[in-house]
Amino acid sequence: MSLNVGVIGTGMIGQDHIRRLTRVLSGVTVVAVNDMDQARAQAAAPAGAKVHPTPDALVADPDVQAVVICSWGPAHEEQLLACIAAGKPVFCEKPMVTSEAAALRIIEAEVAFGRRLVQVGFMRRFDADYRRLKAVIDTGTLGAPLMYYSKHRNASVPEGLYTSDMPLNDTLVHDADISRWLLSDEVTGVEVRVPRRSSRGKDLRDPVLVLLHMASGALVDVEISVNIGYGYDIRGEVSCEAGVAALPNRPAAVVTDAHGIRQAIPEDWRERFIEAYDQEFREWIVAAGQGTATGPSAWDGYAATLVADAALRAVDSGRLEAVGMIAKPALYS
Ligand SMILES: NC(=O)c1ccc[n+]([C@@H]2O[C@H](COP(=O)([O-])OP(=O)(O)OC[C@H]3O[C@@H](n4cnc5c(N)ncnc54)[C@H](O)[C@@H]3O)[C@@H](O)[C@H]2O)c1
Ligand SMILES: O[C@H]1[C@H](O)[C@@H](O)[C@H](O)[C@@H](O)[C@H]1O
Repeated sequence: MSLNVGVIGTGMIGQDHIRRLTRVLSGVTVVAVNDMDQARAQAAAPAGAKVHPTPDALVADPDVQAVVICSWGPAHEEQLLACIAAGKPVFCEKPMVTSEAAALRIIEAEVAFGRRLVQVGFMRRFDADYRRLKAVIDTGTLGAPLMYYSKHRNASVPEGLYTSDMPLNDTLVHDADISRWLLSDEVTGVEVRVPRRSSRGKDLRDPVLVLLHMASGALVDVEISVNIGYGYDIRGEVSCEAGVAALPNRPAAVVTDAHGIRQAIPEDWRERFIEAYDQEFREWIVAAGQGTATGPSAWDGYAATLVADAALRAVDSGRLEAVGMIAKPALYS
């Protein structure tokens, strides 16, 4: 039995996910697509897939059993609510939504439905290196985690589409989520410092330094650089009471020539996290086939949204901004 999926948003990551759903993974068929750019949707549609004029038409299509949302963040809420109303499992790219109020509406709808339907695209949780790092921390042999250093460097971001708030409400959400997951902790406060601006950053506030205060007292130090030029460079190191655990350097062929001895680094997220995205969808296909979701939930999407909101307040105020969460509904425990 193959899971019939509809994809909303056929831009960069929509096309990459359609490629993995049609050419890499089994047990799944892309039967429908939609994009507000109809020509782009037509071009991205796999042979035999329908091209729907609106996201609502795609969600309502009886042939679509589960939905993948790859549109822009501000469009996610309406599309997620339509999927929940239709009782269809939905994979939604990050950020789940772009405001606390919207996140609460998703949680309320899913809790009223009574079963998890929403999975958020925090693919780092499916990356083998991050999973090994978490396994080491969870054994407790290094003692309690005290500090986590998260370096999140993009070679570049799409000019015009990636706007000045996005280092804090689009990019930082990955670091917020992975910190909560790695340390099994919650963020209670956020500080932001803006160093000398990179001349490569154009009109963006780039780089930024973010300090996440965790409920346990641990501190997370995040560097966000979105125009670093040389590659997509993701690092993580957890400093514990009795030792340090870090992500390894990515294995790559060692090239020796007249310029020296070196290893290539990934160009962008597609290359660095290719196996993580594959695994994320492997696990989603199984869960969606059973009418539900797995991994990062709407609750995790809500938590990351709160961090983004607090970071945007903190960059203006220059102060520590508190993060306050509602009581966790039983659906997410
Ligand atoms: N997990 C990751 O590592 C990762 C990587 C890249 C992008 N993303 C996320 O995926 C989403 C898409 O990013 P992208 O880089 O592919 O952007 P993109 O601009 O390349 O593509 C987005 C597409 O969605 C379409 N779209 C936007 N609003 C729509 C709407 N209301 N209805 C139908 N179509 C709509 C646009 O026309 C465009 O084709 C964003 O939320 C982004 O943050 C996640
Ligand atoms: O949408 C992308 C994606 O989420 C990447 O994983 C992140 O590194 C980028 O900063 C962001 O713009």
